[in-house]
Amino acid sequence: MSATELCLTQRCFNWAALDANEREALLQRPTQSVSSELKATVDAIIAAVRSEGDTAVVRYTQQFDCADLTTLRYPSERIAAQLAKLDARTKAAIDTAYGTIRKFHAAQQPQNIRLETAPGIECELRYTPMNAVGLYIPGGTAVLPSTALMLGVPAQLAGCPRVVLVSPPNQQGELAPALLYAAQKCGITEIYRCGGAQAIAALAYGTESIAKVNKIFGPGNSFVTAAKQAVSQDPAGAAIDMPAGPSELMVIADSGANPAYVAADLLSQAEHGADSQVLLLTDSDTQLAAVQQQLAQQLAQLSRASTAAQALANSALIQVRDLAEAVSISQSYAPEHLSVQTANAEQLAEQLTNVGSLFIGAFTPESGGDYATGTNHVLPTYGFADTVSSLGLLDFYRRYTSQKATREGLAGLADAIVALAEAEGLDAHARAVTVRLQESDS
Ligand SMILES: NC(=O)c1ccc[n+]([C@@H]2O[C@H](COP(=O)([O-])OP(=O)(O)OC[C@H]3O[C@@H](n4cnc5c(N)ncnc54)[C@H](O)[C@@H]3O)[C@@H](O)[C@H]2O)c1
Ligand SMILES: N[C@H](CO)Cc1c[nH]c[nH+]1
Ligand SMILES: [Zn+2]
Repeated sequence: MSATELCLTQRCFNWAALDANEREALLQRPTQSVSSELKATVDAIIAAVRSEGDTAVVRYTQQFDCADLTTLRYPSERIAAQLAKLDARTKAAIDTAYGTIRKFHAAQQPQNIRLETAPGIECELRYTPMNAVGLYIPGGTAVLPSTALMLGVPAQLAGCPRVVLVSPPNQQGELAPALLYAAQKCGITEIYRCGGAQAIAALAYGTESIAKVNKIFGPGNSFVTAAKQAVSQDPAGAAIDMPAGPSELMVIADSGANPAYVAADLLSQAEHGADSQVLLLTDSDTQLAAVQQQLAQQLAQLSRASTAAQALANSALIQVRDLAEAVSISQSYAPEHLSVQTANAEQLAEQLTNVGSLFIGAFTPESGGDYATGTNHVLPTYGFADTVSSLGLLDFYRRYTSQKATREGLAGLADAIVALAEAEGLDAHARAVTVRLQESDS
């Protein structure tokens, strides 16, 4: 065992003993190292969907999801048959989550602004719902009905005229009853059975059966995220919400934190996928050792232990000098989720701004926000949390401006407009003002 790496199996490190390169390597997201290979795969899928349409989507659904489909659109009678299978407990849970998510997002309703900026000059800022939105609900390794609520509720509150849901089917070509119930609560009826980069390409460019959308929302694995980024860079493609890729959790814990809670939180995000990343920052060596022990103990009991174990290989337990150092590491890493389990959690949280979502104190597990606290679980990953916002109601709107001037209003601003136009050498801009004032003088 080296001085810097205390334990290879669970990757325990002492930050002070690492040099700058080692620190950078330690905090690198797992998918970043295969990005060119991934991009080539995704580009090929997008090109095939663009040229072959439904045929390519059906073929990839066969290849990746092992489902043989004759139609991509999920027929309403099969939706009804699946809904009939849903148990009362799951239904009640979805009802509860729908309520809290709706409450938190309804409070984000934007207000149009109209005001006079100068006498006779009226300016407006207006919000209009996105016209056609595509909601991607992951379904590769786990079906996520909660994501249907996270995307469907704001789309419903914004009043988007067309809301399309896509998700990879199971091998029988079906979608899960809970996912369909969540969609029904959000008023979504246009549902297609496809996932991965092929679903993103179909939404962005359209196929025979899936009409093109304007904006694509939702998380997914690295194939989905890379496809979203590719179509968003193409003017013929579609806008996207954000790069919401493999789950990440950072926990900052001091010596007083409960190691069983900390380990449970880390495993909750590790179990999402082999490419998830979870990190502990602690100023206490005894806490680090206790979390390490809890991880081994709890991991063995998980149904997705092998997935979580693979994610732990991309993860690390890091001993820091003090909590100030933990704050600085977290600010530069910009985690999707940040859990603060320290004596002064609320105070520390004030300094922790580069995050997708914060979980403050011992009784706020990250999984609470995944399902039912009301915040949105679609969050920026890969370190984008320092510039990209967490998903919210505003993402389902476009905003635009308008202005109206009276003759007097224009006359009042004429000198400023004409002088600026002249300063920029744009005569026609100046003339568009003077012609009006001259004409109405005569
Ligand atoms: N950031 C967030 O807000 C957020 C929220 C929820 C979930 N997530 C993440 O979403 C992800 C969901 O991933 P998932 O895999 O379970 O479901 P998914 O639906 O994102 O991906 C499944 C699809 O991936 C494609 N795929 C799989 N292997 C492929 C290959 N070798 N080549 C090409 N395409 C391939 C297939 O088309 C398959 O249908 C997880 O990583 C989870 O952590 C993130
Ligand atoms: N933790 C995920 C976001 O990274 C969201 C989720 C859905 N279901 C469970 N968890
Ligand atoms: Zn989760």
